[in-house]
Amino acid sequence: MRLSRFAFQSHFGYLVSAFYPLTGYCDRMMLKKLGNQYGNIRKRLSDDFRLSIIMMFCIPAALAIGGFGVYRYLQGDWLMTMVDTLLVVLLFSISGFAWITGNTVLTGIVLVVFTGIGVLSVLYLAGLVGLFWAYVDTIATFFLSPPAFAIPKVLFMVGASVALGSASGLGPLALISFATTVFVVSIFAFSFARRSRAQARLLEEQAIRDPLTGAGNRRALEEELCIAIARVQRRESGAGLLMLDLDHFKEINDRYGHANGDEVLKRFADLVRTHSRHEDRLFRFGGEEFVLLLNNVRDESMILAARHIQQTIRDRLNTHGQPVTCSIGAALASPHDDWESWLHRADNAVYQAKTWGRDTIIVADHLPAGRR
Ligand SMILES: Nc1nc2c(ncn2[C@@H]2O[C@H](COP(=O)(O)OP(=O)(O)OP(=O)(O)O)[C@@H](O)[C@H]2O)c(=O)[nH]1
Repeated sequence: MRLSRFAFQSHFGYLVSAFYPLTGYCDRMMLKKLGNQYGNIRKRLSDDFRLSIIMMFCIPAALAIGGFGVYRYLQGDWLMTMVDTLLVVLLFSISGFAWITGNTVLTGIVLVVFTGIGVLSVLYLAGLVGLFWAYVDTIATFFLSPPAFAIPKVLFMVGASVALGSASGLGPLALISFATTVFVVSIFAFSFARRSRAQARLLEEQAIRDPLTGAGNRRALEEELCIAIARVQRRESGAGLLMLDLDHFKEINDRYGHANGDEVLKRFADLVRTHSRHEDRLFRFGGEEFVLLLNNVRDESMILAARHIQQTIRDRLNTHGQPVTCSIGAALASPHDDWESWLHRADNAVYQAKTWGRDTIIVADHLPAGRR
């Protein structure tokens, strides 16, 4: 049967319109997936200062050197084409290694060793154009490696570049100018890198700490709970939670003032930290509620830890001579838990401790609320 053009067009139209909602759905799904991936990449780069510097260095440098490689290839300069290609492959491999392993300190050092070798190779093979890359190498060295490594490396590079430059016929004045300008760039890069690193560390710290008590904040709590529950589910180790809630804290605020209340919170956090094990982690859940995450514990050791903390607070925390106490809800993680149900069980237990008259420890059932 011969299909007329009109009939074909309308059949095709039906076909497209029949599949259109599906293609629209796929597009939306794909866009959502791509959006999530982009969000994850951005988050990782903004969380990890050194990784972002490695990526910001490697990818533009690989593209720039790749451009030179194409130019050398068109010129028929095989040796320099090979050097450029090797550098591009190295830069992509190193950035991939940093991304996958997260070991940015080692990657940074390896990277600046290779950029140094690259600069000296270009200087040796292509002559004085290599000197321009020495500035890029100097800045990268201070940003990507620790000062104890960066300072001797830059000194070595200046010495080697001056020797190669003089062998290529550069006069003493030009060599002294080169060494001086690298020195000025080094001081700038060193102080700027140090400042940026300190600020990045401070921001990372602020993002996960409660400023008043120094305990981890809720974001840090969620992350640590996810890690702990994953270990419990793999049956690698047990983990327990103590939800600690100061008793009648509002009265302390009302009677002695908010600043005094703040002091009590700080002192409480210090006491819990100093009377728990090194591997335990304290978080401020909100207001006068804290969470102590106990790694590698069983039922008995979790209860012992809870008793020890409760006794310590009872004996050593007071305000204006008046003792301060806390109620504790304890929950041992079960392989059936997720972090939310585990936290929820500890929260329910502390609520029961309050209704039982406070200054009490209640241990939650082992099963998550939905499975009882
Ligand atoms: N000083 C100070 N007070 C805070 C802070 N965050 C929350 N609070 C106060 O903590 C008090 C908590 O009060 P409630 O939830 O009634 O708890 P409570 O008085 O301890 O009573 P129970 O928990 O039932 O024993 C409120 O008055 C909050 O204003 C803080 O950072 N500093």
